[in-house]
Amino acid sequence: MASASTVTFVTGNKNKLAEVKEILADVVPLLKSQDLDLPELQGEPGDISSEKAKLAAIKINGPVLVEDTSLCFNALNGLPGPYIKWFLDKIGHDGLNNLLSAYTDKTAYAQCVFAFCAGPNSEPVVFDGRCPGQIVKARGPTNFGWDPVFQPDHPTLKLTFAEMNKAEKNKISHRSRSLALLKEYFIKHPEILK
Ligand SMILES: O=c1nc[nH]c2c1ncn2[C@H]1C[C@H](O)[C@@H](COP(=O)(O)OP(=O)(O)OP(=O)(O)O)O1
Ligand SMILES: [Mg+2]
Repeated sequence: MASASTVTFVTGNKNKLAEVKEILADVVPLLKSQDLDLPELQGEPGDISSEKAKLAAIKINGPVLVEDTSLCFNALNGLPGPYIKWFLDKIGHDGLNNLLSAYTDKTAYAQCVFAFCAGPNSEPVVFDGRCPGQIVKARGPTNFGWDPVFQPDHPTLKLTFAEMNKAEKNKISHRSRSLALLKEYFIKHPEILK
């Protein structure tokens, strides 16, 4: 049986792990983690995350959380989407801006899909969190992915995720929105965290 201290978040990304620990602290204070870079299927974000969770549950042989993050440009009908990791790696922040140079629409959304899988024989449940914003020239620290080129919509702040402090980012981010849905699920299914 799963318990608060046996759910393992499987990710190869330290920055994700730090944010998830902070956002989930009130619900899963003892979140375990495992640094594994799992193979990722091509396709729609929900399916990628779900398949990743199945693989992780087999490797860990227990309850797991995984997530897959996309950055979706509206002018490009959602691309690069789940392929953002490779686009960022190959063309960098300037290249991401250049992809949109032929378009006036610079809007985009960040999408985070968490998947929870209770074990090797269970079907994963997915939680889709999104944060709208726009692609801008890089501003702020460069320690986490595409944070410098994404300026989320915000009632007062005109800052990129990289320029925000962690608490501000976590209040509105794709990741915190997905985790809010996961928390609701854990509250509806208290047996999972017993
Ligand atoms: O909040 C974020 N702010 C800025 N950049 C971000 C964020 N979240 C993920 N990222 C980057 C990491 C990777 O370049 C790509 C997602 O790819 P993705 O496969 O989900 O992440 P990953 O391979 O680094 O870790 P994992 O082992 O959990 O799959 O976007
Ligand atoms: Mg990955």
